[in-house]
Amino acid sequence: MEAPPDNDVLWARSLHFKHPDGSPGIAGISLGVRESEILAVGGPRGSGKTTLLRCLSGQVRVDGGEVWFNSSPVHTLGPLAREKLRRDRFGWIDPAPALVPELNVWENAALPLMLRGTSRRRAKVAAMEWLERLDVGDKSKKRPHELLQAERQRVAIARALAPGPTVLFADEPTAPLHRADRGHVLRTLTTAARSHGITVVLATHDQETAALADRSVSLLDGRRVKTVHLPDAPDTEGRAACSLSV
Ligand SMILES: Nc1ncnc2c1ncn2[C@@H]1O[C@H](COP(=O)(O)OP(=O)(O)OP(=O)(O)O)[C@@H](O)[C@H]1O
Repeated sequence: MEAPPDNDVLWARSLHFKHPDGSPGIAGISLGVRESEILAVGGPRGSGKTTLLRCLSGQVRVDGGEVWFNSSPVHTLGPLAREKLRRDRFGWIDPAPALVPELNVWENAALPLMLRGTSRRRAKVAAMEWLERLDVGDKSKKRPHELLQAERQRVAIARALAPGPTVLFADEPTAPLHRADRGHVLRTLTTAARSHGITVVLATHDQETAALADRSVSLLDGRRVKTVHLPDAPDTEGRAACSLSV
């Protein structure tokens, strides 16, 4: 096995994954993510962005290839070791906020910290700090059903940031937000990641969102592609783009 480069916190080589029903997932993707980098994973719907994030974060075991988190071979870890890695080092944001309905807002945001063994009092302080940054601090005692969907998503983002993950996987994190909210939440997320040295892998099909990242990779049909923008031609309208497999 080849060791990952020293400056990559996350490194994948020739990843292959098929869904349990046999549907193609990803085929032969290699990439490296540097420490504290924000990497956007772009591509149209169904191109494999979520599947790639699930493979990189150890949510599923790849069928072929290697995934390394620092010196840990994620691709060979058993389910319990992968679960511990996800709990202690990774954060995850889904496109739709999945909160625990029986817990209030601050308890939801503090939950990953408490699962790591942090005291309830300290977990609450950390959770409240992030809830306030995301403008939902005043909702801390409410239950999820009393919030708007956009507010619930802010709580889910606070929950992912509060434990200070080494790598944050964000799958279309602003999907449920209105355009006006999107910029603020994304800037809070990227500013927080930069100031805390959190590496972010951000799946998005939105060019404006990808523009906030340090670097982008694009997927098409489960493979990495290079998107080449063609200059406007006098007899065509707007810009054209084509993709090349890399
Ligand atoms: N659990 C599953 N079982 C079978 N096929 C799946 C499953 N999840 C995803 N797929 C298929 O795998 C391919 C990649 O899906 P994936 O969700 O990774 O793409 P995506 O780029 O994240 O799309 P979107 O932008 O819509 O979230 C698609 O063809 C999808 O239909």
